[in-house]
Amino acid sequence: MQVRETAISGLIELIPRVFEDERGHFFESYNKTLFTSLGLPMEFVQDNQSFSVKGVLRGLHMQNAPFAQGKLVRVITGQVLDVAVDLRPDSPTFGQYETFLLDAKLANMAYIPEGFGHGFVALADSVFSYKCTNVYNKAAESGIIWNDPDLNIDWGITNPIVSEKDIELKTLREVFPDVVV
Ligand SMILES: Cc1cn([C@H]2C[C@H](O)[C@@H](COP(=O)(O)OP(=O)(O)O[C@H]3O[C@H](C)C(=O)[C@H](O)[C@H]3O)O2)c(=O)[nH]c1=O
Repeated sequence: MQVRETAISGLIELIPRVFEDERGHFFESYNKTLFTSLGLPMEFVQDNQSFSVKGVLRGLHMQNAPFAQGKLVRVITGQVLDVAVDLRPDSPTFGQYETFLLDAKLANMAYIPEGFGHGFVALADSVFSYKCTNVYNKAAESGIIWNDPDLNIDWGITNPIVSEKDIELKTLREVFPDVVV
């Protein structure tokens, strides 16, 4: 397993070793002993899976404390541009984001710590799978509108398919009025 750190503390990409042979391929998508040895001792308590047709954008979502979720995200089929935004008010990188091109053929993953806004756009019909460090709590759900002017995220797409719920998400300044952007 290769680990690629990013400019944002705690936000990393993980590239597993893929074993290929004439039948196809095999890789470990999660191994607690290995993750602990890599400094990733978190406990995952819920697995999620979604299917998105090409052009769908889900996010930016997060859950407020005490239901904040760390997420180990990957694509089972297809390809997505995954976006993680640092929304930890005390973080020196608050408002900064990283993108990850997650591709089923690469089998690459990202670990997104608690306190981050998360979203992705499907670059092909894609099955998205992720492990969470906390359970779903609807009342704790929050998020930022995908095209927030301060975040100015380059999603690589102009007219994504966005849910009615996500269209109503607030801006960064509305959600964090006391944090200097
Ligand atoms: C997240 C979640 C949703 N649901 C139900 C609630 C809705 O009736 C239905 C669809 O939920 P939603 O439209 O919020 O699904 P996504 O837009 O894929 O949300 C996810 O998208 C972004 C990318 C994330 O990182 C979050 O994990 C999550 O917010 O599933 C559940 O029953 N359990 C859950 O954990």
